[in-house]
Amino acid sequence: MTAKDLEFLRQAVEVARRARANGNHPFGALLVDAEGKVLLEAENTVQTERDCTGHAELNLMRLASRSYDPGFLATCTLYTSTEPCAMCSGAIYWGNVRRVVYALSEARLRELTGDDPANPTLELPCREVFARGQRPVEVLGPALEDEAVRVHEGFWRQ
Ligand SMILES: Nc1nc2[nH]cnc2c(=O)[nH]1
Repeated sequence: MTAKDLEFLRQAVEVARRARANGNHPFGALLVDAEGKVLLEAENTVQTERDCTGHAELNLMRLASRSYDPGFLATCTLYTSTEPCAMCSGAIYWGNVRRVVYALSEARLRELTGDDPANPTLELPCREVFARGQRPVEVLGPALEDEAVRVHEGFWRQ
């Protein structure tokens, strides 16, 4: 993982902070091209849109596939404040993004959310989802977990 990767991860955590401030679950994601230009940002919108699919990464992939060709998306990296769930890993796979960098692991998220009905966290690492696909997706993470965990502090009902 490069210094640039860490910088973009911190930016994804800032987007998660914004999602929380906007009344949503604290998750954020970015799409960055091969030159290191941030192309898109997306917050989680589950609460305000009343949309169970409004995860940050799925919102990002919806925007990404409307804006760019699959061939171009294959050269981009998706940065996310938390490891993508199985649903979002599916969207990343179908959208043809080939590199994913995440901060907080899903396992650590599950410890934080406990049995909060607002987020019945799946226990299915994104690497396991991608491993079933026909094209490779490189995954880096967890990283900066102690920073990424802060955006969840006091949010989930334990
Ligand atoms: N990574 C991630 N995990 C979630 N779990 C619930 N919502 C989200 C989200 O938006 N992103």
